[in-house]
Amino acid sequence: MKPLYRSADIRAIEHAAAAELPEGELMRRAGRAAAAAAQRLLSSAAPHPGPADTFPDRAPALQRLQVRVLVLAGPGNNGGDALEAAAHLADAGISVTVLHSRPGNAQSPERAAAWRRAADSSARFEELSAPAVQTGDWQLVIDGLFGIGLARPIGGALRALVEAVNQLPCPVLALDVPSGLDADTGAIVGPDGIALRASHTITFIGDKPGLHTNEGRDHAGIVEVAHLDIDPALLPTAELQLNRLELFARHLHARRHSGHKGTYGNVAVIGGATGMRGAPILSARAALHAGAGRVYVLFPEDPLPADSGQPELMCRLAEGYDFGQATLAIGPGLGDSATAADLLARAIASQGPLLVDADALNLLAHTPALQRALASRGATAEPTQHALQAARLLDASATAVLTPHPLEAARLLGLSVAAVQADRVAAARTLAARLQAVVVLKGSGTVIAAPGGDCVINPTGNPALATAGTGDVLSGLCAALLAQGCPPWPAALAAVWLHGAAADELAASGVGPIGMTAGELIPAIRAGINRLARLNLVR
Ligand SMILES: NC(=O)C1=CN([C@@H]2O[C@H](COP(=O)(O)OP(=O)(O)OC[C@H]3O[C@@H](n4cnc5c(N)ncnc54)[C@H](OP(=O)(O)O)[C@@H]3O)[C@@H](O)[C@H]2O)[C@@H](O)CC1
Ligand SMILES: Nc1ncnc2c1ncn2[C@@H]1O[C@H](COP(=O)(O)OP(=O)(O)O)[C@@H](O)[C@H]1O
Ligand SMILES: [K+]
Repeated sequence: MKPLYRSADIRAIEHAAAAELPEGELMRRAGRAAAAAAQRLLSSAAPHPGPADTFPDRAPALQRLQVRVLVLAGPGNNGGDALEAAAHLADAGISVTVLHSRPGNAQSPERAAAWRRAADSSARFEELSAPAVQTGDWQLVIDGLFGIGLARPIGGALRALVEAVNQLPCPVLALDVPSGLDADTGAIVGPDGIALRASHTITFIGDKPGLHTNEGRDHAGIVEVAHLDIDPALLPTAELQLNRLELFARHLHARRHSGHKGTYGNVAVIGGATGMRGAPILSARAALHAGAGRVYVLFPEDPLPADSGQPELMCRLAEGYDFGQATLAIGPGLGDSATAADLLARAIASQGPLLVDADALNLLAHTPALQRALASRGATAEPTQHALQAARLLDASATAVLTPHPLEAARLLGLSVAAVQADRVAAARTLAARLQAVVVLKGSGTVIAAPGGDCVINPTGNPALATAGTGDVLSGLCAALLAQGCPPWPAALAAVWLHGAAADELAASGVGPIGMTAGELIPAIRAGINRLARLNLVR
């Protein structure tokens, strides 16, 4: 389980835990964990040894360098964590400079104690200011300005300070949350706010959704959770978690020797209006490489005779095709013609597994009758609770999978893109409940929501995916998993995870993050699925 907790949950857990502990114990634990993380970072970072062409193995040992750490301590308890960490690092012989914000009258007793500990150490204290950041040659900055208590956008002199930190070349370790980021949503607290860009975040008590979606990944960097030895009994069941193999792998299947093409299902991708023929082709190629037995491309008009690059695909006119014969992925390049709308109505009325993407989502957005039809299709599917995963699997294939990007989600919800992005989890959950479908809200930290309220944030993927056609590949991949018998919820989780993991593999091997193409993703997805099979991670 990789649960994600909203700030209100964290505060409740913290409150219950603190009641059983000596005053300030949690902050002391947070400070110790932060100092240990800082020391790990300092010893793993290749210290800047001299000229740019000096190789790291010729670098002098860390102990012989003058290690200088800058600690930013804000007015609240996040600042208290920073002061605890500063005291530990100073006690370890590290040169520590604390830029300290004077607390208000309501300083907590634990913060006051942390301040005294830091003041009694060898740490130097200065006022928080941008010039103080710029004058030092820091090996590490620790951000303890604001955590989950940030109540308004960072402005004024603090804004300049954050801008100055964001210019520094050294690692930046954020405590709990990068200052300026909303821990619940991953949005920068605004209007006109700014957030500190950390290379690493050590987050306390439990992991937080905002570190993994929207602006979160760019600002939090690598996230480590310090549980602070909280009694697990105090942790509520999380309705939000990070995506991972255990949530879906047992629904993917290894091949049987006795299998034949009929065993692995038919996928029909419906789309490809004139000028948009490539979209369903990409989707269909992805379905084929993700293991579907037979793959069709159904055009609303003027069908291509074949895909010369992938002659295995069967290209047809959608009109005459029996929609009951296949898992349908409708939308890539479908257009907004009357024919397209009719095809969507037929697809929703069909009985088999259904994925709705791209232009079909836009048609859905301005056709309330189709929304009602989709919702009643999904309402016939009873969610079942699965004890092992504590996640509801939607076993009934009647539940459709919808794969909107933020603009498509905004159209469906009648909101602006900014409003969707301001709370991606809420947007995905609202859509899933309204349309009784599994909703995949795409983008950095894709959010997958089920009609019953379960919600997952996906940690794989990178900006290599920010290129036309990768969404088509995702829909084809997901349709192929549905066609092979995977229920909608694990199919959506698996597709998003595999799609992101393939992009991560390609980026690691230099085929990205700049210039990767959607087509290149397809063989990498196939390799990823086969790797799971080889490692016996699927049955
Ligand atoms: N309690 C515990 O046991 C534990 C707590 N833990 C730690 O506590 C953190 C939460 O602490 P917190 O609640 O004190 O909030 P925090 O994030 O420090 O900010 C509040 C302060 O900032 C101020 N302020 C807000 N916005 C501002 C702005 N834009 N510009 C300027 N000022 C602004 C606000 O002032 P006010 O709004 O009252 O005027 C107030 O002074 C949590 O993230 C974790 O790190 C861990 O140690 C685990 C144990
Ligand atoms: N910066 C990013 N980080 C991670 N994933 C991304 C990023 N940008 C795009 N993606 C992913 O790439 C895909 C893009 O889909 P979409 O916007 O529908 O593109 P298209 O319609 O051109 O195929 C989605 O799966 C989305 O989550
Ligand atoms: K912080």
